[in-house]
Amino acid sequence: MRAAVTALELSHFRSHKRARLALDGRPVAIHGPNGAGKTNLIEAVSLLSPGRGMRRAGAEEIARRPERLGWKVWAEIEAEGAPHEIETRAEAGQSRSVQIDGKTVPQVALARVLRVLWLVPSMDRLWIEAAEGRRRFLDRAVLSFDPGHAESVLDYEKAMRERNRLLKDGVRDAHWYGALEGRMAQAGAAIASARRAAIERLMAAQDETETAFPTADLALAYPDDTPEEAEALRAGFAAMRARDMAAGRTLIGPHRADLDALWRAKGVAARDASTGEQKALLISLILANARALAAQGGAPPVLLLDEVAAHLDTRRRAALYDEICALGLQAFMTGTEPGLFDALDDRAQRIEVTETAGVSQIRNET
Ligand SMILES: Nc1ncnc2c1ncn2[C@@H]1O[C@H](COP(=O)(O)OP(=O)(O)OP(=O)(O)O)[C@@H](O)[C@H]1O
Repeated sequence: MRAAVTALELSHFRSHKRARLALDGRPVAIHGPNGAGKTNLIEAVSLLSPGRGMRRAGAEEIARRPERLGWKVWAEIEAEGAPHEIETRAEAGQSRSVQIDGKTVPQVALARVLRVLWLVPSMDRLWIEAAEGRRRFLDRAVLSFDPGHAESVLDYEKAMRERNRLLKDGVRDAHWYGALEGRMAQAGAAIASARRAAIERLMAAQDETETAFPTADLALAYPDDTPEEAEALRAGFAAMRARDMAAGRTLIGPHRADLDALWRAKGVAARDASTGEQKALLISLILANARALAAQGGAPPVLLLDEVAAHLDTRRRAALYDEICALGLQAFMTGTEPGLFDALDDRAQRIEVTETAGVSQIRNET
């Protein structure tokens, strides 16, 4: 099975006024000077999945300055043998809309067509900073296994926001809480069980032969006491009302879960590993994710690796490229120097991005 973006078109997307790329499914090595528009290009690919993309940007931020007109990303993709067209756009002042094969659909529908995983420089401190980033990282892995996860997360968050408003307003009438807690319990139990299942699959997909990345060695820790039975979770929310009201927010549930990793051979938690090692841990998890999907015969994810190559030593870089090629992944990789991708030879498609007067220019080199 294969999953790849075969054509990509951007209009008024950040520094790209109009750009079109023809892609052949090989990894894509994107090089060019600082500020040329390389990250902007792969951010467009990240918007072929539900949510705000790899920069978590609002639609108005993406609109090309100075015009600030609407923007559009159009892509032709091949997923599990079938071609699809995805178009996502935002008119000026509006939120983004999505069409798949000409039909307007909710954003969450994207997860059923294409799986996209990314590593970006802002994730360098993922293991150290707040749990929210780690939950988001885990949820992307879950989404790749279980596209229904996006709906559960949206349902849960929406009901929780309403419950939190009641708590803040000091509403005591049990009647108002019942229905919201029921919805949170249904969605929350589904989230908890999908996350646990995904962690098991990631652990099972660790590669014993891999040496450059510590996958065989990685123990994922998932501190979360959310019950997987909706009824038990509903009872938990009801029992917590008084304490939650004092805090002004919901104190239990899957929105409080965390993810950590222990590098067993070294005996260190991810947050205590070196910067490069922390990056290697994230790469390991993404590769394990791709392997797990391949193991069940599913389409692998498209990877977006922003400025990853420059941070790896030569041995790890070569190992990453070998693994990407062995798994048949379409990985979009950026770096300032074309030499960073030399070890890929003709196994990758090369793209140069430059900038003239604030407008990005793209050159498809092969
Ligand atoms: N909405 C926008 N309209 C126009 N230009 C934008 C917009 N948002 C960002 N830019 C410009 O895009 C450029 C950054 O592009 P990008 O982040 O893709 O660079 P890059 O090639 O990845 O560079 P680096 O190697 O430094 O990471 C900046 O010059 C920035 O001002």
